[in-house]
This record gives sequence, structure tokens and C-alpha cells, in this order.
Amino acid sequence: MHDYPAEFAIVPLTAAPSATVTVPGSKSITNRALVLAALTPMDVPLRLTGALLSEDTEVMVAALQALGYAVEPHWDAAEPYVWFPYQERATVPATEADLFVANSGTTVRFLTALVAAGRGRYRLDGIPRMRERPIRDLLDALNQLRGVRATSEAGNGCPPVVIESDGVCTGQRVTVRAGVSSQFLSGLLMAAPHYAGDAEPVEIEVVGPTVSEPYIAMTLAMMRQWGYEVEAVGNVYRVPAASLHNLANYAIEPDASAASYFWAAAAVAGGRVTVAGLTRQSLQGDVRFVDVLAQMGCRVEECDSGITVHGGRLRGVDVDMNDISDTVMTLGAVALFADGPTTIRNVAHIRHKETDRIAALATELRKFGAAVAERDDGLTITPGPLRGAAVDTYNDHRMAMSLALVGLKVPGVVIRNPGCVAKTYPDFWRDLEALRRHEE
Ligand SMILES: O=C(O)C1=C[C@@H](OP(=O)(O)O)[C@@H](O)[C@H](O)C1
Ligand SMILES: C=C(OP(=O)(O)O)C(=O)O
Repeated sequence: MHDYPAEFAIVPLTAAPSATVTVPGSKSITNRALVLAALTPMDVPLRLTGALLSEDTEVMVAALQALGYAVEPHWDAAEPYVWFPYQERATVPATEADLFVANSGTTVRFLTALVAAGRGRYRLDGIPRMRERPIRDLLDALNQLRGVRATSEAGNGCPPVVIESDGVCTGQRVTVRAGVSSQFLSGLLMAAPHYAGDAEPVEIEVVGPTVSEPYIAMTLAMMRQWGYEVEAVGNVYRVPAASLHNLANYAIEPDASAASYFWAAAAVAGGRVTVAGLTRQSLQGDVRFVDVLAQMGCRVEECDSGITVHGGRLRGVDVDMNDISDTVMTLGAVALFADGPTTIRNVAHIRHKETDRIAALATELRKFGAAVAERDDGLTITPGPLRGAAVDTYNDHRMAMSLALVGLKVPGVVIRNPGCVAKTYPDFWRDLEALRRHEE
């Protein structure tokens, strides 16, 4: 669909931006909505509006179709939507499937949990990097369900995974660790209503620390919207069995992680940027990235139609980004323009994402002239005199989108493999150009 060049030179802005940007739908909400819509018994059709079209959601749609669900994406419509026609079906219609998940963490973790509710044999695999991304904690949880055998084919706790299920029993307690990825718990929570063969609730006990908490809150909030009243008592979630819930339309919010690049553009280049359709009431924790920008010296304004960031003189900050770790690289780019160092803490888990994001960010920011100290759980970025550079993106969409921000101010920034943005934001380069059009 898109033709991307091998590298892309960013032309610095000639004036501070004054722009309102519309970003595509949230990846996290789209992939949850797709799973919940596929699983929830309904006797009316459902339309998902504002859905994201990108690699991560396309693999989710294709995998659900391979599992036998009727899912009809209408990406070419004036306002793209996904249609779920009414159909009577088993919880997981297919008894066998070989699913390709590319490098989508949400897809592999949510669907590994989902197929355990089926009856059959299912295999999930992705690109080479996916074969290095951990999933053992989820397999360990699924193996506690009677009738389920969940294995990592290579025995290293990573995909490819094979799930064999007889259809599972009721009233069980499953323990799960969520210290490497919250997606293990989110996947279990969404699938658990379908593990219950009768009305007995399933209990999920979380052991050890949890990362990326706002994504668990998002899962619980969306389950409530789909009629599942999950009861949380301390670290135990009681998940009710599935029951009929009719929802005719579900509107997906714009993506707050994608929005971070545009808010950050105002921090880097001055002026102001508004991202439409997001407020602090969002289901997405990443809207709180604007609070970090405010701490750095930006002015943030919220109104019903969106959140605006006004650039200002930036100071370095010391922040725990465990809750909003997809915006670590965005902050890394902004930190180059601050007076004084910026320290990012408590994000050891981002070493297991599209790439080792701590190591990748440290290496690439140094190319721009910063001094970067890397720790196990984060990094400290001390800005220096800035220079342009050709930077590597490690096939990580967020590395590409974040490093591009530097080029809005500094001449000579070249992004290698810019096509990796297709994972969550295929039109990113077009939308970035919109910052050159002045609104007033
Ligand atoms: O549940 C989700 O939608 C996500 C959870 C986070 O992952 P981890 O829980 O692995 O940190 C986040 O980084 C990812 O982009 C999306
Ligand atoms: C980590 C990410 O994605 P996922 O884990 O869903 O592959 C991301 O989008 O930054």
C-alpha cells in the first residue's frame, strides 16, 4: 500500500508550528476491541469506528479470520470501520490454525490466551524479532488450566508457541506474572470469561510486580464496556463467565502514543501543536506524556476537542516512565533540547520490545552529540552541541518517529528504514509534513 524509501531526510521546519493534527486510532484499543468483539456473544452486528489500519491490526484481523470469526474490515470507506456481522458460533470456531503475528505483541499475547478457550491445536509465530520476545509467563499461566498444554516450540519461552486445548473447566484460579509485560494479564483477562464452561467465575492472581499498569486499567475499562464486570480484590481478579451483550457501535480513540510525537514537536520546535480527539479522560495512559512535557517547561491546555502543547524553554527532568514506556523514545528526543540532563527510570521491560529500546536509544542519541549513560532500567541523557546524523531505527516504528523529531530542528538528520512506521502509523511521514502548514 505504501512505498517507503530506504532512508528519509528530515527537512527542518522554517517556522515554529501552529497546527492541529488528527492521529489514527489507538492500536491498543483497536486490538482489544477486535478481540472483545470476536469473543463476546452478541445477537446484533457491531461496527468498530475509528479503528487503526496498520500492520499490528492487520495481523490481528487476519488471525481472527483464520480462527473462523466473521470480521470484515472496511479500510477504504470514507471513515474506515470494522464490521462484525451477527453469527452463531463456537467460542473459537477453528479447531486448528497457524497464525502469523508479525511483530505485534498485543496480537501474540492476546490470541495465545484466546485460543486456550478453544478446542484444538493452534500455533502462533512471527518475524525473527518476535522469536526473541518473551511469552513464558503467559504459557505458565495457561498450563494451569485443566485441559490446556501451552508450549514454546524452541523451549526458550518465546514464540513460536503451540496451544493445545480440550476446552477447559470452571471455577479455577490461575496465577500469572506481569513483570515483563502487562499483555500477559490483559490477554488472560479478556479470554477468561470464555474459560468458564458454566457460570463459575475464573480467578486470576497476579504474582510479583506489574509493568505498564495503565494498559491493565484499559483492559478492565473496555471489558466493562463489553458487559464484563471484573471484580478486583488486591492482586486477584474475579472474571465472570461470558453472557450476551449487545453493542451496536464502538468508537475507538485516537492513539495517544502516536500523539506524543506531535506534542513533542511543539516542545522541540516551539509554537503549538494540538492533537484532536484526546483528553485526559482517555483510556490510554500515554496521554500523561503531556504532564512530562509540562514538567519540562511546556504549557499544556486541554479542551473538549483535544490537548494542546505550547513549546517553551525546556529543562531536564527525572521521571519514572514505567506507566508510559512507549513514550520513552519520544522523551529521549526532546531531552536533547533541554537545559541539563534527563533521567528516565524503571523501564527495564522496554529491552524486550521491537528492539532493546534502552540500548538503541542510547546509541542513536549519541550520534546527535549527546552523552548518554545507560543503566539496566533506564538512561540519563545529557545534551551536548547538536549535530545531524544518519540514524538506525532497528525496525522499530517508535525509534523512527522519535528520532525524526530531532530533524525538525537540526539539519542533516536522516532516518534509515523509515517504512518501519507501518507497524502502527503507516501515514506518519505525511502527517509530520502537516506541521509545515500554519493555521494562523
Ligand atoms: O496492552 C497493550 O496494548 C500494550 C502494552 C504495553 O506493553 P507491555 O505491557 O509489554 O509493556 C505497550 O508497550 C504496548 O505498546 C501495548
Ligand atoms: C511495544 C509495542 O508494541 P507491541 O508490544 O504491541 O508489539 C509498541 O507499539 O511500542
